[in-house]
Amino acid sequence: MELSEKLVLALPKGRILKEVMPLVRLAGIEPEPAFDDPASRQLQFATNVPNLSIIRVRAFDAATFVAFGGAHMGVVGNDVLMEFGYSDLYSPIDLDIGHCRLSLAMPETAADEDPQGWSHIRVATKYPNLTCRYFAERGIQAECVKLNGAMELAPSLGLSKRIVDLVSTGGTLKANKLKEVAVLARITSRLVVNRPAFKVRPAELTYWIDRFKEAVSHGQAA
Ligand SMILES: Nc1ncnc2c1ncn2[C@@H]1O[C@H](COP(=O)(O)OP(=O)(O)OP(=O)(O)O)[C@@H](O)[C@H]1O
Ligand SMILES: O=P(O)(O)OC[C@H]1O[C@H](OP(=O)(O)OP(=O)(O)O)[C@H](O)[C@@H]1O
Repeated sequence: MELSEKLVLALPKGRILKEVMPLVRLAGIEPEPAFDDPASRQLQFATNVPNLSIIRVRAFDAATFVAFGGAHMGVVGNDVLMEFGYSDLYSPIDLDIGHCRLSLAMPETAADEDPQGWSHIRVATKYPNLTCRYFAERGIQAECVKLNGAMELAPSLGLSKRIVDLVSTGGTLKANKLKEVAVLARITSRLVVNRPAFKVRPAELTYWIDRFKEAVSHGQAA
């Protein structure tokens, strides 16, 4: 694998970005002004650290960039880590941000069904691997239909009675008359590092892991 000279940090551009930037700044990394300019179409940003740049990508792609060596470090929810199961990702730090849970939900009217009676079910989700694995471990054969968003529509439109999706306030489920019936996993975001890069550049990457560790404990103490 080819690794560029400059270290690349992959950040997810969605809802996590707001939560992660205070940690990035506490770690001593300040992106160039274009990073905060909503009109900018730039995707890679220089920082105050001469050999470190930031890329801003979709949440699932942050994991993929780091796993395949396109970026050396990144910030990824453990929902994404569990879904992909990339062996080349080392995830040394829980950043204590992006708190939510990955849950199974059903229409309020069907939520008292006994799971013992389920043998073959269909589930709509952004996490088909994780979901199929969860049900297989419980002896249930699940047909997992991949959606990229708005899973909550699937039950009312007859696509599938069950969904597996992220829940934090529960507001989205409630607004769509769905009820959480099981929690598959507790989710937070983690700092991830490309394993081969860590072998080749241990001192630099350990330095940044330590800076993020300090930033998290500073954030928790504040
Ligand atoms: N409701 C939530 N509360 C807290 N954290 C969440 C919530 N939803 C998602 N997350 C975390 O944020 C990450 C990114 O969220 P999400 O997949 O919804 O991205 P997005 O902003 O919609 O971008 P995309 O365009 O990739 O779909 C998730 O992987 C998860 O770890
Ligand atoms: O329990 P709540 O606080 O209502 O949060 C849950 C919602 O948040 C996430 O979606 P997001 O807002 O990221 O939009 P998306 O469907 O485009 O991913 C998730 O997919 C749920 O729809």
